[in-house]
Amino acid sequence: MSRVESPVIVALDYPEMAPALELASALDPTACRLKVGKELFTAEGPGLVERLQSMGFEVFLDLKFHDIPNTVAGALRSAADLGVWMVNVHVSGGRRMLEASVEAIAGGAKPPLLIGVTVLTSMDAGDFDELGYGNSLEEQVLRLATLAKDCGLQGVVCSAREAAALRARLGTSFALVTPGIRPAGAVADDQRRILTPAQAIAAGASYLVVGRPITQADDPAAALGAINASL
Ligand SMILES: O=c1ccn([C@@H]2O[C@H](COP(=O)(O)O)[C@@H](O)[C@H]2O)c(=O)[nH]1
Repeated sequence: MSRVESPVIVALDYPEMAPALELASALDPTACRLKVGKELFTAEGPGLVERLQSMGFEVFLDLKFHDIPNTVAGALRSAADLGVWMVNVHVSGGRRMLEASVEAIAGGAKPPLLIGVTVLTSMDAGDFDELGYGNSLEEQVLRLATLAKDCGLQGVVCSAREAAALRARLGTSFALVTPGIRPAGAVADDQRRILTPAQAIAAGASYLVVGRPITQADDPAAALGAINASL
């Protein structure tokens, strides 16, 4: 049973270890989880993840694996060996890749939650239409999330704007991990499908991924506290 009392996952999007550790030191591991993504992991590697875990944080390793089944399965075994709390793959890698992913980490002593990325929250309808799938962005999110669940993944990354529809279709035990979270009045940056923390939870989100509104705040711990208090 986790002792984390908040759905917030703070995205540590930094180019190196020092500012990431400085931020982590200012945060309480019962008040949030931490996300390590491509920028920080590429710079600092597994040692940084182990440092954060030794500080008491549950870590979401957000590397969004997308490759052939054998390659993704191997990457996930390596991630699971690190003891991370959550990992992810792109659902668009397809059924065989997803099933290989589930199989790769099943049976471990403490397997991470396996989550599938649907459509990035930085994309709007125009961006999506340009890709030529022939359906709407919302239909694609639902289609990918349904495939992810069917293949045995425990949840998806989606925008909170799709959360209500996914919750209704996929049930209460399927995790909805939602980036694109912006407190009222905050700048959207490169995000296109955004909701506030309270709106996201009301829509059915399980976890809120929040980066710049916390990491670039004058007082990151206070920014996190304000988000938690708003839920
Ligand atoms: O669809 C997605 C998938 C992942 N992300 C990641 O979440 C954070 C969001 O950071 P903000 O600073 O709050 O925008 C970032 O690490 C992304 O890589 C996403 O935004 N959308």
